[in-house]
Amino acid sequence: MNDLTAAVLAGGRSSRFGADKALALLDGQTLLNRVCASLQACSKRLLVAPPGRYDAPGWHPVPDTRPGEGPLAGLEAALGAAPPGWVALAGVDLPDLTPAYWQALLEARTPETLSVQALDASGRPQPLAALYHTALLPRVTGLLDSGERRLRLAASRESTVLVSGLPGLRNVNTPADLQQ
Ligand SMILES: Nc1nc2c(ncn2[C@@H]2O[C@H](COP(=O)(O)OP(=O)(O)OP(=O)(O)O)[C@@H](O)[C@H]2O)c(=O)[nH]1
Ligand SMILES: [Mg+2]
Repeated sequence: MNDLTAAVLAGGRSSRFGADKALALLDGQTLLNRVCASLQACSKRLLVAPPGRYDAPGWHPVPDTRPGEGPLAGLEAALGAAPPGWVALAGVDLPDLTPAYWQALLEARTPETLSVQALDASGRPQPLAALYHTALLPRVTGLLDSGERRLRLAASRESTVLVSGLPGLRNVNTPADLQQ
């Protein structure tokens, strides 16, 4: 994962969780630490979050370009702060991700690819645990400027490779999601 930039998004409101879910514990580790651990081998590591909210040694703090505007805006900040190339984008609320998960996405790239996403158990792409190329930045900025906020539109279908059968996509939105 040498040529990969990691970007963890942790600027959400956790309104369904009821407390800051980045700091919630699972098996004695915060959700933030768990997702960061899955990407620790990346050469550059970015934490997109409100300045000063978290202490994450080894992770470079990146402020949101459009604070509070959601994950697509978080991706814009990440792509803008990354060197040209591939970015692994991860929500802080995906505590079961592993280095093997990211390796499988990296291996699925083709020369035309601008995004690699895994299909979850219900067959839907998971855009918050996915690879994006920095060449997508103008498209993402254009979408945001036009009022679009859906992260799944960040890359076109034609430029996206989908990978099925990967474990690790539990998404923690409520306290009950932690008990599964
Ligand atoms: N940097 C950044 N991250 C965000 C932003 N909005 C959401 N996120 C992150 O995106 C991921 C998915 O967020 P959600 O679970 O959909 O939203 P949330 O706001 O954290 O939680 P809810 O209030 O319950 O919807 C989480 O890791 C959030 O921290 C944002 O505006 N900026
Ligand atoms: Mg979520």
